Amino acid sequence: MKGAALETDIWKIRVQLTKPVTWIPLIWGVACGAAASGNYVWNDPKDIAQLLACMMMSGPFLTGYTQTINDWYDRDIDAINEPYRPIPSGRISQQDVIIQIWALLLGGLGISYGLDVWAGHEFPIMLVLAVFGSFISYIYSAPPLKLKQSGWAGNYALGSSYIALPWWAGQALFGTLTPDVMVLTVAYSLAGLGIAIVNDFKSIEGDRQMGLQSLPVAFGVDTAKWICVSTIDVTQLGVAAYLYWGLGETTYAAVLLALILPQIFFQFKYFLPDPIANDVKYQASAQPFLVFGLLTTGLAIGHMNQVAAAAASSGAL
Ligand SMILES: C/C(=C\COP(=O)(O)OP(=O)(O)O)CCC[C@H](C)CCC[C@H](C)CCCC(C)C
Repeated sequence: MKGAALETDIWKIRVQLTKPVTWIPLIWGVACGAAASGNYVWNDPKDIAQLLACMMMSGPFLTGYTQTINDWYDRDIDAINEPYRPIPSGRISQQDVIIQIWALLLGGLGISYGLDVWAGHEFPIMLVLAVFGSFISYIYSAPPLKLKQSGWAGNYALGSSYIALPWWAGQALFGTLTPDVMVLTVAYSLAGLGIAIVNDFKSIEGDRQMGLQSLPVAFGVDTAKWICVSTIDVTQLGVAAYLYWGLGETTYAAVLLALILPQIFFQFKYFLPDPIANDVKYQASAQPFLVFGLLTTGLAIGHMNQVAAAAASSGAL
């Protein structure tokens, strides 16, 4: 951080490169997927151990890999804008960064395959998801695609990787990942796109100078702020409608609706009047409601799966 004393311990620098705060959404997403499977038993030691291993794979390993590779490919820009970061400040050697990237990637892939074996999967779905996620991470940061340079593609990659991918991992580990849930979570990721746009308001000038087409740069602040809140709200309202009318999960739909209303309140209180000054205040106030909405949806799908399994087994008797 600017002005703060710079860390010199190599292990603390390594952890700093992985940005631990960014592991949290992935870890949460895995829990939502486990809930959605309908099979996760909260006090079963084996389930707990598998869940923790899956969270470890998604958070410290694969998100850690993502963040390290992102800082690696941004090292020249960071040398100008944020020279105090670990790589441009020279506090970690380039060779050590490369070793860290490979160690986290191979560690994450190794855990994913271990989970496939442990869960007795015939098809290595966890490994496939981990390879796919790592590929998205790579093209997000690395040239020639460098998705982060494009407002829509970069933010959607971010939103879907934080919402859909870890959910899929949690659900595939404990149950079956079905096409309807894949479509639902890919759609839910549009809310993640909206959340990612919120973060773009703080860096409009820098992005413009660097030629990054973030949505506030491309459309201007006023249009971008409405695109942002519309994607967040319409997506979640759509999911609530699907829970209510599509799945008949009326209680969960009502809870989700109750969690959307405070987000709209905070949009009008903080974000819409001044998205540049109030972006952090808005995220801090509204995001907890969004993430609990995600869990509510996972629980609703899990409940539906349990009811379907009970009906199937009573029909088989
Ligand atoms: C690197 C990321 C965000 C930082 O972007 P930015 O450069 O704008 O920010 P800084 O200036 O602060 O550095 C996150 C990118 C996420 C990526 C698109 C995909 C993540 C994939 C998952 C980690 C994979 C998980 C797979 C698993 C659950 C099976």
